[in-house]
Amino acid sequence: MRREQARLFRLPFEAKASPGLLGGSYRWGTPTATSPRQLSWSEAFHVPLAAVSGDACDFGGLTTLRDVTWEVAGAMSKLAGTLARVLAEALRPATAGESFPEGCDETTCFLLLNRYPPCPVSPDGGSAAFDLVPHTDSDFLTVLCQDHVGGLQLMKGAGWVAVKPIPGALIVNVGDLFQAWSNNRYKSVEHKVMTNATTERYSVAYFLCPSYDSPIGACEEPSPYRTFTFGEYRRRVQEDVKRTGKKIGLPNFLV
Ligand SMILES: O=C(O)CCC(=O)C(=O)O
Ligand SMILES: [Fe+2]
Repeated sequence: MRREQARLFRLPFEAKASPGLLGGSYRWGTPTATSPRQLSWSEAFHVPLAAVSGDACDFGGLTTLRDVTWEVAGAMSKLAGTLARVLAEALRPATAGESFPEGCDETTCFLLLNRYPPCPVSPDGGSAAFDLVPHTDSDFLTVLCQDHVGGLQLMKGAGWVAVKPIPGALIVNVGDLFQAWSNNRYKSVEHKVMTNATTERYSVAYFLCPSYDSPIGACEEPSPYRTFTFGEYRRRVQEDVKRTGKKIGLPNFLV
């Protein structure tokens, strides 16, 4: 996957940014940034799963990329679904046999292909302005595959902890929706990516998301959060980021 991803990102900028390639899903930096603190030194393809399987999707002539992406997406999707069900059943045994999370399928989940170019301006965290901005994921669960370079950090207690790359290991993050559904028992972990002065880094992330009209609800009542739909959540996050430069997330939905 890493080799295929490297080939994809080596395409000329015009090709990557063309509306046809991978459904026109190319982004660089932070399109929504309103201050330098929110800039990130990265480029990515934000690919809806349905696009990967669709015949209409243009892979820029990279035929092996299509097959590899399809295989990775399928495996990550299966893993995310299984883990989500196991985690849900641990809190609410009645979830067994139900489809959980409801409203998630290949039209709602997506794959993010990330590349972090070397960033000479920021050796060893000299200027934090170029990290992938600290955030929590707005989904149920994220399955992440990072390469050997490292740079991912997560908030543990009061400080950042580096997630060392282990060959063949995947990282699974609980997202905001699972935190809400679990009444805060599962925590959506804040994370960021440090830049590297000399080495480029690649990662692939699979986001388990429901449809926009799916109500999120809770494993049991009373819940600290009111019921909201995923669409409402996404809209609110986007509005907050645009208005204040920051994602507020779940606290907006406290009862
Ligand atoms: O590249 C990584 O390791 C993390 C990416 C990430 O956090 C994200 O895309 O939400
Ligand atoms: Fe993330």
